[in-house]
Amino acid sequence: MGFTRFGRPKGAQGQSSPNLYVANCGPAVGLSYDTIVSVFGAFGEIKGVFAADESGARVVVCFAEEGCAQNAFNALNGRPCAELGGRSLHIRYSVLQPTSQSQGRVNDSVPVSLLASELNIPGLYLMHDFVTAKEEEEFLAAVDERPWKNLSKRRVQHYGYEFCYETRNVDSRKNLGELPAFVSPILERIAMLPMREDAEAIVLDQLTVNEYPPGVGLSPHIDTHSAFEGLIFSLSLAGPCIMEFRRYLDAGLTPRASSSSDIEIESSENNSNFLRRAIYLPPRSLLLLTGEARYAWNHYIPHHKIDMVKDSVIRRASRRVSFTFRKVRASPCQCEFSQYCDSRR
Ligand SMILES: O=C(O)CCC(=O)C(=O)O
Ligand SMILES: [Fe+2]
Repeated sequence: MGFTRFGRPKGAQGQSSPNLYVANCGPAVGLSYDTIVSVFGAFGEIKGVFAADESGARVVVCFAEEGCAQNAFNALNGRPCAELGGRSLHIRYSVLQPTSQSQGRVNDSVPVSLLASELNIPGLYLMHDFVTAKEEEEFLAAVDERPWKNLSKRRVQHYGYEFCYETRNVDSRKNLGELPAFVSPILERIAMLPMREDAEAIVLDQLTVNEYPPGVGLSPHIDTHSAFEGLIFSLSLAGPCIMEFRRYLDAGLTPRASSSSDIEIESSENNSNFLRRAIYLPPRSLLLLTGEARYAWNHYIPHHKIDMVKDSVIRRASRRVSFTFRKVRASPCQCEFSQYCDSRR
């Protein structure tokens, strides 16, 4: 997880601030983030609770207002707290670190963009407010009336074709029927988008509905080339998330020379290099992956309950439901990214 950009205060007491550095507090000493939010939340609106470091026993609690932080400080500092099993907290006011981390970047995380155009990933598009709040409510009610299938951390529904998570593919001979009528307004709006691919590809016939509880993410993957055609649409509903993208750089592949500041090459545990980008997906937005974004970049959702987007703290307080629309492929994939293409193996 990423750490807060609010540092440990240097002075004896530190000056007052809406952010409290709290020691003897965190998952390593048996206090969940939800418990911390509920104890500190009694003093006022909390903008976020962050790990202060890797110990799991020090957090930073950010209040919306300084007065609330002062009240929490006076009530909780150095006294055994019944709601925390008699534990005494050591609290100080915390300060914003004057480092590059204040650019919306938190140690292990990348800056999060609000616009697809900022990511410099060819074939990635994000359309805000693709559906209205009323439609969103109707779509959620429609899926909640239907049976969910439980996976280990999230629930899913499949329409058109079942998606098999073991093979990461579909059985194209087993059609489950038309997509449900309640998604027709979405399909009609998608059909009106100006697309460069041929019109055939836009007849979407597979829908996966994912329901992620707060903080649950999705592992990095490229949707199997042989399973689906080149356009993948994902509509976000109910709650927001961050979606990250990685493009692994194999020996012969160097990043396109755009502005050098834009190219950030990171190293994974096994020393392979990759480019990494992140985008904020608000509820009611529609993400489109096509071309390089669809065929060559892994996409995933980090398992975070709290994200920094620009200078704001975003809590994933509610579930996120996504509708992913795809077209099942009838013939082998012929993309230009053969190193990622299972149709070529
Ligand atoms: O939840 C999403 O928006 C993405 C889901 C996804 O990537 C998938 O089902 O392959
Ligand atoms: Fe996917």
